[in-house]
Amino acid sequence: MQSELVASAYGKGNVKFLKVKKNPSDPNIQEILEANVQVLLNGTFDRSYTHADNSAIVPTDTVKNTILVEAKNTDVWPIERFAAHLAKHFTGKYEQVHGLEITIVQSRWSKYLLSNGKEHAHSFSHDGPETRRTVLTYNKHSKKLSISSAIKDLKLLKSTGSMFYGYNVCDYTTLKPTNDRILSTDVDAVWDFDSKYVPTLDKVFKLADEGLFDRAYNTARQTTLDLFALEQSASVQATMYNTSHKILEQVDEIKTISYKLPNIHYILYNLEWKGIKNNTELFYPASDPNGQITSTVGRKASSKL
Ligand SMILES: O=c1[nH]c(=O)c2[nH]c(=O)[nH]c2[nH]1
Repeated sequence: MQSELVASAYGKGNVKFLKVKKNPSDPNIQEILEANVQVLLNGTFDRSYTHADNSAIVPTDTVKNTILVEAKNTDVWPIERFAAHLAKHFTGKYEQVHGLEITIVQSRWSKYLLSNGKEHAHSFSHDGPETRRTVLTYNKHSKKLSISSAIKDLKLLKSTGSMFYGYNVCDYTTLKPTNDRILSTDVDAVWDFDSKYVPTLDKVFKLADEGLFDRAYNTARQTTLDLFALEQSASVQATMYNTSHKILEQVDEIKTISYKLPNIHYILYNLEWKGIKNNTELFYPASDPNGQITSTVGRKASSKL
């Protein structure tokens, strides 16, 4: 039997840092960015797999050192800029590195208000498991660049304003239609930037300076929160589609937006055994199973007529 290497990539994951940015006019006023970075390299590394020839390998330890030194030496805000900086560094420094995939996961730390109502200059509270993410892939020969950003693990619940009825009913159906239920999910939203607007790594730096990546993130997050709260939801499907549409309307540079939304069920307790009518007031969280609803929404090609 003969075999061949079909695909490969290697690098370092879980490279973690916290960067502090000090306000030049008052170093007491600070911002922080906590990140978890993964860099996977590809290129002429086949012989390290097939012939135990390590000569081309940039050790993953070097990859880790590079991420940390560059995090110290360059601007890491927003994470999309730092991803582009690392892509430029690795593909520029090493001939054998043809391309790479960089993933950066940013924790959410927010400055909190003191009892005097003022935000403290350098004290933060952690916002829970929610993260902001980006994935950048680049190949220096084809010049192909892709960049997407995301929100993950934003936990939401609304206690009314959600319905589900009119669905297919058959001999396997036990679900009762409802015009008042709990709607809860962990938002996983990924938006892909259109390569028409982000064709090169240098353009990523320019767009970062112009605030595109923060604007896209803030718009995606705020629109997700707004529609979740404000829409009388007909279903998870309809709400996620409407949210995607609104985000595409506001940010031209986004090509597609994909949601993965678990429908985390809260089930009404039946208290009739006690003669108590439970008027959508007492529920139990069902740990499993849960609905799993996904979609990708893009822009319709405009009519040529
Ligand atoms: O919003 C919903 N979409 C579904 O597809 C579905 N299926 C289900 O049982 N409950 C729900 N809710």
